[in-house]
Amino acid sequence: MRTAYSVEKVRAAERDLMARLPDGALMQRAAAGLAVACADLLGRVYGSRVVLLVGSGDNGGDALYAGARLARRGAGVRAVLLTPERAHQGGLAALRAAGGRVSADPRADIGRADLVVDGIVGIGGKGGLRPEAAELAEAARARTVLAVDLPSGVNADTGEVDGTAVRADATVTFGAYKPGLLIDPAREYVGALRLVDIGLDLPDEADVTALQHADVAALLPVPAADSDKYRRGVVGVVAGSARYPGAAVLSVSGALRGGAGAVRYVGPGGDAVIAAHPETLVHAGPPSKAGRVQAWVIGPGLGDNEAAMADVLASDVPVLVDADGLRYLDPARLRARTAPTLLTPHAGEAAALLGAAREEVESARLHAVRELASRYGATVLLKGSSTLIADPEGAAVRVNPTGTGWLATAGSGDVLSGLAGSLLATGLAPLDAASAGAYLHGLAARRAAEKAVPLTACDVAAALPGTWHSLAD
Ligand SMILES: NC(=O)C1=CN([C@@H]2O[C@H](COP(=O)(O)OP(=O)(O)OC[C@H]3O[C@@H](n4cnc5c(N)ncnc54)[C@H](OP(=O)(O)O)[C@@H]3O)[C@@H](O)[C@H]2O)[C@@H](O)CC1
Ligand SMILES: Nc1ncnc2c1ncn2[C@@H]1O[C@H](COP(=O)(O)OP(=O)(O)O)[C@@H](O)[C@H]1O
Ligand SMILES: [K+]
Repeated sequence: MRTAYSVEKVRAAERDLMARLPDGALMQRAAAGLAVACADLLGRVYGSRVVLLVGSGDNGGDALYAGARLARRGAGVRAVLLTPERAHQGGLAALRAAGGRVSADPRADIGRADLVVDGIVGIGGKGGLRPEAAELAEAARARTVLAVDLPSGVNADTGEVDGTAVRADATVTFGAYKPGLLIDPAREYVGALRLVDIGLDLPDEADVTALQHADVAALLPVPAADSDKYRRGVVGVVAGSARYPGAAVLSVSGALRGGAGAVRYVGPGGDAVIAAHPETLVHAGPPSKAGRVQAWVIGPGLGDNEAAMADVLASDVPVLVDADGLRYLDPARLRARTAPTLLTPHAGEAAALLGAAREEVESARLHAVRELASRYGATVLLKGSSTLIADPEGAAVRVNPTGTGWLATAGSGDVLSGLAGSLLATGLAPLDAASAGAYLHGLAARRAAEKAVPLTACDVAAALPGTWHSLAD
């Protein structure tokens, strides 16, 4: 599991460790890791041109000490000092002693640089970049940029970007991942992310986590030797309408590949579903009369069907609500349920649920997903380029590390709803079903995209069994 910690927790761990170490030891650890990453990016250090963008805090200090190490190995290093009188004195002295210099012509030096090291601001940043810092960030756009701790201008805690920020090709972060580095829009600015261990002792409870292969593999249900289809779990899918029959087929295609032993389809699209997936059990009446299920999925292509929503929410099993189903949600109704509810909105649907604008959700995804989970008393999976999952108890938010832009195709969300609902029916807790579902869905899309693009939602569904198998191996 990859874990990310808020600035407050990183600072606390830093204080504890600093109290036990000689002055400057942590910065030297950081600078050593940074210099190695610079050398990796440069390929050849000797004779290379490196420009350091240096703010007046310790982030600039890291850059200066790393620059000194590169200068000792024969790089031509120039430091652009944002506020010369406040630049890290020890770092500046080390750079000078190693043969590095302060830049007399920042624009020209940046224009010639093989590598720009962004030490403008790190976890001490407040608000958007100030104009002179923003200018440097712009000037470095066309160069190869390595960000120190985080790209200057992105919010380490939230992933929000207020105005101009440095766009890095790579980021070296110290001690712990910061939540913002994993979440869009900031993630777009991070490039290849590397963690340098500086010995921080962090608490067990992270703020954001990302499941990795092994975590997901451990969650995926495996039928026991004496399993039968009912014991594996039955998932009910209430989806599709005369206008959107395809949504029913796509949601069922995900559900059939999510580990449940059987899929019951309820709705007007039974013929289309059976034609595509003859293994489905179909029912045309109300959901409550369809037979026992261990979890419901409701909403994809549903249209106006408030009665079906009321029926499903009245059940005593976990319910995943997606798409059109999200239009009928009442927080009090969800809180009164005896079983958990999982909501899977995209940014537009999340905005409607919050009474906010879509742009507000997209620019502050972490805030939006936490707020939705707490307001609706449900687990919430917020779809998008960095899918986030929050639970109502306020546990660490999960960010999904898989996926590809090719997933932005009509119907791929319908596949995810069936898949995650099926995992719910197998008995996974909502947070796990949602995160394992998003992981498999994103990985399936990546694997399919390696073979052929553009992807369709059907391609994603078809890639799920091979993806599941690759994880379980
Ligand atoms: N954590 C660890 O364990 C370790 C941390 N280490 C390193 O220390 C870094 C933190 O250093 P830090 O605390 O000195 O703050 P830092 O990020 O340099 O920023 C403060 C400076 O930025 C300025 N500034 C603020 N906002 C701004 C804006 N919007 N636009 C422009 N400027 C802005 C602010 O200016 P002021 O407000 O004072 O005028 C001040 O000068 C951390 O990220 C890591 O690199 C490692 O060395 C060792 C282990
Ligand atoms: N830029 C992107 N990068 C990665 N994944 C994306 C991107 N855009 C959308 N997705 C994913 O594609 C799916 C789209 O779902 P959704 O918006 O519900 O579409 P639909 O309603 O057409 O099925 C979600 O899983 C979402 O996370
Ligand atoms: K930085």
